[in-house]
Amino acid sequence: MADSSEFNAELLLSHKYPETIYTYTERDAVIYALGVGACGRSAVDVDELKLVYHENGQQFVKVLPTFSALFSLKLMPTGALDLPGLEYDPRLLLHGQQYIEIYKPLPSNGSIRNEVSLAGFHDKGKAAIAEIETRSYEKESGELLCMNRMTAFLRGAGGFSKSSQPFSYSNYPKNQVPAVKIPKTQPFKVFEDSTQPSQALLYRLSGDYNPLHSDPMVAKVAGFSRPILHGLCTLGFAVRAIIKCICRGDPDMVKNISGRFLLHVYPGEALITEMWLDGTRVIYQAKVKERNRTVLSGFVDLNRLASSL
Ligand SMILES: CCC/C=C/C(=O)SCCNC(=O)CCNC(=O)[C@H](O)C(C)(C)COP(=O)([O-])OP(=O)([O-])OC[C@H]1O[C@@H](n2cnc3c(N)ncnc32)[C@H](O)[C@@H]1OP(=O)([O-])[O-]
Repeated sequence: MADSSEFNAELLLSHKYPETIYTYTERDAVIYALGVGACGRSAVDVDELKLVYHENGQQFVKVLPTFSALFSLKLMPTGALDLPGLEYDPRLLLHGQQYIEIYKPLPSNGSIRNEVSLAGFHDKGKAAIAEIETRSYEKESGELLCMNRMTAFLRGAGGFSKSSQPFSYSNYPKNQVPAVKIPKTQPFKVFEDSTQPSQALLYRLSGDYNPLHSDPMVAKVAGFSRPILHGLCTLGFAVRAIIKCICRGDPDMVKNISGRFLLHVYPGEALITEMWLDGTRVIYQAKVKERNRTVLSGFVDLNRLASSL
């Protein structure tokens, strides 16, 4: 547990993150899609082939909305987050949540300018929670493309509050990301998918080289029997399942995505995504089949429903 003398709120809240530029090509979008399992069950799946191949050329490939979470990767080149004013062990950092708003379908290639800020910071006793918000603009047009808010769960870094009220700072409305309640009814759709033993080794080629996902020794220090899957890879699998089952394969129907990582996933485990429809909101949870444990839950808001549903 952190000591209150190790925490400097003023330093942390006044910290300015540098703007970053993320440039990608169709090849990056395709490697990402393969990394989250596109065409993993069938190489001729028409819903998913468009994410990795197009008969008229690669510039027509469709890009998954979760690809946007990569735009801020330069912030954490080795998995550590710059949080001046707080002492923490980056080896104990876990991805807690991801919230994404998509304002415009992602182009198949682009140069993206990212504005990054601290959107929240909380003392949870055994852990600290940092929320980093990235607003991403197309460099050429200046148009706002999407917003990602990433929550990092910093194990062992909480308990620093100087008063009896735990320190909590947030600059966005609480009701923007409501907690999901999983319905007690049967799911509207269920989709089962296998991750490969090499899944994290493939996914890391999209730019997240944190050794927690590839190095057995680093994984042990972090408390796992072997390297674990990137949280964003699990989220990519679940959102792809929703796009397949509910959006009839059209990734442009997705407006907002919210996911909370509840438990780690080991590469090679099977993921079962259960989905419920509530208007244009899809409530979902993903379970690891082998351990029958829920590993992720959240919601996806759609622009509209597919006419054939
Ligand atoms: C970041 C980029 C680097 C990427 C790394 C990866 O991909 S790592 C791989 C991907 N990631 C993973 O594999 C991580 C998988 N997840 C886990 O292992 C666990 O859920 C945990 C260790 C994050 C928290 O478990 P626990 O038993 O220690 O927690 P608890 O139930 O006792 O609650 C304590 C407080 O924290 C709150 N809170 C709880 N959970 C979350 C959350 N997810 N998110 C946010 N907040 C959360 C909860 O509401 C409560 O606050 P309240 O209500 O008192 O104000």
